[in-house]
Amino acid sequence: MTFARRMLQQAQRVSGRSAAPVLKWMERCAEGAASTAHGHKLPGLKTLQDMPGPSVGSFAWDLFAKRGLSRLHDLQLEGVNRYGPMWKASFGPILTVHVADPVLIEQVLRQEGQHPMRSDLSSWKDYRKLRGHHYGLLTSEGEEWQTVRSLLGKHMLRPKAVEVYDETLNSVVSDLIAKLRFSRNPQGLVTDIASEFYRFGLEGISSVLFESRIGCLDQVVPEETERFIQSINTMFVMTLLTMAMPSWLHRLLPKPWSVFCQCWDFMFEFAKGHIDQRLKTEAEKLARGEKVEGRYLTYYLSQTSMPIKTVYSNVTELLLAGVDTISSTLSWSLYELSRHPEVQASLRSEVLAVLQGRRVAEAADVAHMPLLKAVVKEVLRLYPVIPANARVNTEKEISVGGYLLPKNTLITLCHFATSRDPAVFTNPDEFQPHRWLNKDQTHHPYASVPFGVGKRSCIGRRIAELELYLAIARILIEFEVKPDPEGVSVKPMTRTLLVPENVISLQFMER
Ligand code: HEM
Repeated sequence: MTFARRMLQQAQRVSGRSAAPVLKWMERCAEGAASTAHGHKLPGLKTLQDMPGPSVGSFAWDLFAKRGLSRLHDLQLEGVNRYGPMWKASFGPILTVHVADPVLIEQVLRQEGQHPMRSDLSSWKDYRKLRGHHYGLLTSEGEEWQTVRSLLGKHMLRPKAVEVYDETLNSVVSDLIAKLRFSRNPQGLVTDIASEFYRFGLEGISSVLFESRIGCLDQVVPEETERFIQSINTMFVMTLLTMAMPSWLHRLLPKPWSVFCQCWDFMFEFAKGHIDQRLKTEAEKLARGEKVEGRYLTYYLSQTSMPIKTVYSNVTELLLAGVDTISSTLSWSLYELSRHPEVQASLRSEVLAVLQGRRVAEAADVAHMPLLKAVVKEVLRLYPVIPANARVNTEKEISVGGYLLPKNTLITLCHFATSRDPAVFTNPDEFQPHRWLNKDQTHHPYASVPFGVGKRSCIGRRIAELELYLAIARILIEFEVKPDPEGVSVKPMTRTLLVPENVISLQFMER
């Protein structure tokens, strides 16, 4: 029996009766909050009461009893089929409006204010408040967010600033290649590539953050690194559960919240340990009269007047953001390339033609590799690692798709659904990277937005893309990637992020 199921049953046992009245009450609260917030109806615009959607009870049933938490991406598709492009649903205590049409997603994002907010009721924020940590870029809001965003943007968003990381990242890619060779069985099979790529993701983002290596791709991985990876995994599983549980359930069933906090505790400790170590080395250099000139993100952060606690929280969040995102996207890329040998062959030819005898691509080479970029775009269309984004209209009520959304509505942007919409993409479930190169096939610009759009979009996008391009190009130079002869087709599942449901194993045959 799943933990969530036990949770609901226990709630029923404790209350001594069916949970139905509780669910009805939650439904009324959610609706009530929405209607009193706007209070009036503008001519021609519909209100939240008019919006279709499942009842609290049936959505909770889908979530907990029908494995809905791991199928949230599929629930987007089911939602569009049942209710059309806009519907409301209550996720635990939170009422959210789902928007699943590129035109409507654009309407929401074009109305965002000066300091866009993703989500107001995040358990991530609650944890930081509880422990007295500061917020990082993922969790901060308003002016506080703007200050760090502007600072990091200079080093993470400008193409020239990101190019400087290619040497560092290439050294991590070299270690990945060696690790793949080491992990192969005699038939060339590497079992569970995502776990190898997790370590690659963590080593990659660490190298950019600390300009030093932390041994994730060594043959024996340091224990604390393994624990960090485990903490991220468990934290993501617990994120949805803790958010879906109303706070009174946290008291009845403390385990999800306490496990969630333990994971964060370890992640903060891990980041702090590495930052302190790095800053100590710099201080020692300075004391010896040596010049200190860092080209890494922790250095830039520590050179400002921001409190050290803000540096800790930002580095923790950047470390976290760089692991699953890379691991999952790289796993799906190679999975799809192994199943489409003709695309793999074309891509390899493109890389070889640009490199002209070299084996290691540099950032500048990527500009001449349109198919490589199209492959990553297509992978992120099919498997957007963050399957739904969110916005809260904190400044004013807004009109979207003929509805008036009261101020402070949580709006879920269902871009998994839009990127699989047959009305937008022909053969939407098929891996066809050439669709991005065909000038006759144009798509609505908000139909596939895996990195988000606008002021609050992914700040790690350029680093992530560079890391993926360098890794894929080199893997194809070194190996022919083939499917596991005994493998099955793998579907995605939601674990806050979209990840492969089953282990992906692939053959890496020497070229
Ligand atoms: C394939 C890789 C990645 C994907 C698909 C991805 C996707 C996203 C998305 C959808 C958002 C939310 C954007 C929005 O609200 O509009 C986001 C935010 C963010 N991402 Fe990424 N990401 C990736 C890799 C990375 C990496 C490698 C880093 C770190 C270097 C990173 C750091 C961040 C941060 C800090 C934010 C919060 C930005 C803010 O609130 O200002 N991401 N990402």
